Parts: sequence; structure tokens; C-alpha cells
Amino acid sequence: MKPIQVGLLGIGTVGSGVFNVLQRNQEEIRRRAGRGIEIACVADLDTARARSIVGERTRVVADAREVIANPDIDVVVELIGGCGIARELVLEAIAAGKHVVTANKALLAVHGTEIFRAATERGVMVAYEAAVAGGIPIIKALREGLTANRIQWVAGIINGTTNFILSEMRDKGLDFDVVLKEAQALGYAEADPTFDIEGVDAAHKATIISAIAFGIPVQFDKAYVEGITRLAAADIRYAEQLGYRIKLLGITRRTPRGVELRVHPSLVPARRLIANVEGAMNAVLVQGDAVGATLYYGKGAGAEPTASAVIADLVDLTRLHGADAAHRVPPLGFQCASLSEAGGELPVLPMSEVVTSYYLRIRVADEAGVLARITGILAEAGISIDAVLQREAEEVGGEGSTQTDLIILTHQTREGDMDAALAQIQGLPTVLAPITRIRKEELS
Ligand SMILES: NC(=O)C1=CN([C@@H]2O[C@H](COP(=O)(O)OP(=O)(O)OC[C@H]3O[C@@H](n4cnc5c(N)ncnc54)[C@H](O)[C@@H]3O)[C@@H](O)[C@H]2O)C=CC1
Ligand SMILES: N[C@@H](CC=O)C(=O)O
Ligand code: NA
Repeated sequence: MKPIQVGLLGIGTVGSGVFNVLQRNQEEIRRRAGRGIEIACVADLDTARARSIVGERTRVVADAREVIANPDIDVVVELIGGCGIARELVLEAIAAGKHVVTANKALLAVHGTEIFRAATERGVMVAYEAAVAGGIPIIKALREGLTANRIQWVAGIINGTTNFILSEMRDKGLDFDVVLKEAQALGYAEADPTFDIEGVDAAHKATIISAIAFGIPVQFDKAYVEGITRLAAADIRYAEQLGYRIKLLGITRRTPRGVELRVHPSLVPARRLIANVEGAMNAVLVQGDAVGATLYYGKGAGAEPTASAVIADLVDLTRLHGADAAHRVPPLGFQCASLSEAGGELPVLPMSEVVTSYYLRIRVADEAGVLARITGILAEAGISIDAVLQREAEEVGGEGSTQTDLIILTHQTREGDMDAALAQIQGLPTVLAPITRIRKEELS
């Protein structure tokens, strides 16, 4: 049988990985897919670089639309990125009756509903394993392997760049900017690295996970997003002393009132496996009612790990090419018609409704009664304290006035109640600097 004909849009980090792995493992992949998979044409604005990767035997063009218009192409692989031209090309490829594979989480988190609807109406598939946690087959696990379960929550280290930065800062004492540059040189970072460090990339992925886990539409605009740029080295150190590690987690949880969807630095007990995931590695912990906890670990970024996921999608599409649409796994794992119903029943909750526990670092004047006033405000708000740590007082300003850091770990409480209590504590004259608040997740 003739090999399935693939048109590749964008041959940068991931695109070149896809080309190389397909070449290297073509025989193994053909035996698995049942027929060959051939990159018939590559489109990239930088045609010279594209040519240097693919050699003389593969057609290279600058205009991606030439690939989409080619009637011989069965599958379009979009590896350009972003929500601009990539969105137009994906929708045009669908309209032209091509199956699509993409690694573009930004696109799916924001425009997934439009794209999946267009694909379903046109009878083609959109596959996106590479878009979440790179080479880890988490989409496959959630949509298929765990399909019997009512998923309760998913929590993951789903951005390699930030995990790499946090690990290198902690282990080697390196500066944020130095490690970020290294992550960029290694091909982990997004074209705009603020997407990584401000938590946006992780929120794109968490948004996709929430849709697949709970059968709700993708709703990136409702995600709470906080990155690692405001983390202080002191908090990483104090967390360690308390038996925790700080990780940027993407969390989505089913509650009786709706779904939590949030990305922020989190204290995680150091004894948990996920707390020991280092460097650019990703890990996703899924809690299902039947299976219990399952953990998925691997490379979430980089050329070949991401290519592994793109090619897995190509093999799936090759096996299903020409099959009746009813035999395919729906894009989000739930039948499309059921998504809007569940979206109504399971709204994404505002952050003020999230229930979690907290690490607080409060810079105070070292005076009698300060701790009592602070714990009194927390108690009045119904927030119970798990542990308090008072650092040694430091003399500041040379006139005998001393300051200290109070570290407070709380039990679970509503974020809205914590906001109100912190506003009061911040107003105390003995509180000398903005309070640091980091959420704490037991993940059990
Ligand atoms: N780098 C990684 O580790 C991972 C990346 N992704 C996603 O994969 C996608 C690609 O990422 P990278 O390969 O890292 O990006 P990249 O920047 O290395 O590659 C993008 C390529 O697209 C080309 N391009 C840009 N505009 C174009 C246009 N209009 N027509 C044709 N070609 C065009 C560029 O010349 C470049 O070669 C993004 O959506 C990214 O979020 C997903 C998982 C991991
Ligand atoms: N920039 C992303 C790449 C993979 O999705 C990351 O660092 O994880
Ligand atoms: Na994946």
C-alpha cells in the first residue's frame, strides 16, 4: 500500500525531530502502522534551513498553503506554533479534508472548541498528543487507558523549562536568567519564554487536561495563572527546611461546585515522587475513582521526545485513515454532544472558591504580641494553623530594631477567606513587607 502522505508545516525544533525519528525508525513504524508514513512536503519560511535538514529528496516550499492545497497530502502536521497563522492553516487543512496533527497547546487551549467542531463536521481527525507533556502519552492515558474512571483530579509538572529553572537554581545556586538562557538553548522554551516562566504554557496544557478529564469544553480564559518569576530563593530554602519542594504545578480538580483549573508554584511534600521530578522532566499524577493514583513521567520538551508523540499520532491516524468516524476516539474523549451539558453542570470555579492549604512568609518587626495578632486574624477567619516557624531576628538599621520572617503553614481553607485575612494582616503596622503566599498541595 502507498505510504500515507504527510505535509509538515514548520521544521524547527520539533519538526526536525519528527523528520529525523521518522527516517531512523521508518521500518519499525511501518510495521506498527500497517503502511509507511512519508513526509512528502515540508513548508517553512526558512527554506534553506529546511533543505539542510531534509536533504534533496523531500520537497521544500515557503508557503504552507501550497502543502494544504496539494491533493496528494493525507495528513497535515502543524509545528509552527501560536494562535495566528497556525489557526488559519489548521482550519484550512480541515476544510480541505486533511487530518491534522499538532503540538500546539496554545492553539488548542484557546481555539480548541472551534477546531474540534470543524474537524468533526468535516469528518477528519485532529490529534495532539505532543501538546501536553511532550513525549509522555498522557492524552492517550486519559482518553483511553483511564476511560472507565471518574477522574477526581490531575496535578502535573507540565512545563519543562520552569522545572529546569527551579532545579538548577536549587541545586547549583544559579541565577534565574542564566538558567532560562540555557533552557532556551536546549530547545525547551517557547518562542516567547514569558509563556513558560509566567505559567501560561502550563495553563494551556492544564486547560486541555481539564477538558479531557472532566468532559468540559476547553476554557483557557477561566484558568488561574501564576508563574515562577516572583518566587524568592528564601522560600525555596524555607520550604526545604519544612520538608517540601516548590514545583510549578498545573492542577485541575472536580469539586461538588465545579472544576478547579489553576497553575501556580506549589509546596509539595518532598517524599512524594512528583516532588523529585527534576530538570526538564515532566510528571502527571492522575487520581481516578477506580484505578486510584497513576503517575506518568518523562520528557515533556525537546526535539525527539516531542517527535515521539507527534509520530504516535501519525501512526494512530494511519491505522484509522478511511475508517468510519464512529470508530474514532472523540477529540476530547467524550462524545462531542455531551461536552456542553457537562460544561453547564461543571463550571470552572473562580480562584476565590478554590480550597487548598498555604505557606505564608510574613516579614514582621520582632515585637511582643505580633504573632498573636496574626494568628488571631487567621483564627477569626476560620483558618487553622498547621505549623509556625519563626526565623532568628536580624538587626536592621543599626538602632536596635529587629525584624524576622514568620513562616506559617495553614490547613485547608477557601482562597477568598485567605485573601480577606491576608488583607487585614498586611495592614498591621508591624508587618513590614508584602506577604508571600504559596499554595501547598498534599497530593494524596
Ligand atoms: N520545543 C518543544 O520542546 C515543544 C514544542 N511544542 C510546540 O510545538 C510547536 C513548534 O515548536 P518548536 O519546534 O519548538 O518551534 P520552532 O520555533 O523551533 O519552529 C517553528 C518553525 O516554524 C517555522 N515557521 C514560522 N512561521 C511559519 C509559516 N508561516 N509558515 C511555515 N513555517 C513557519 C519557523 O521558521 C520554524 O522553523 C509549538 O506549538 C510549540 O508550542 C510542543 C511540545 C514541546
Ligand atoms: N516550553 C515547553 C515545551 C513543551 O511543551 C516546556 O518547557 O515544557
Ligand atoms: Na504527550
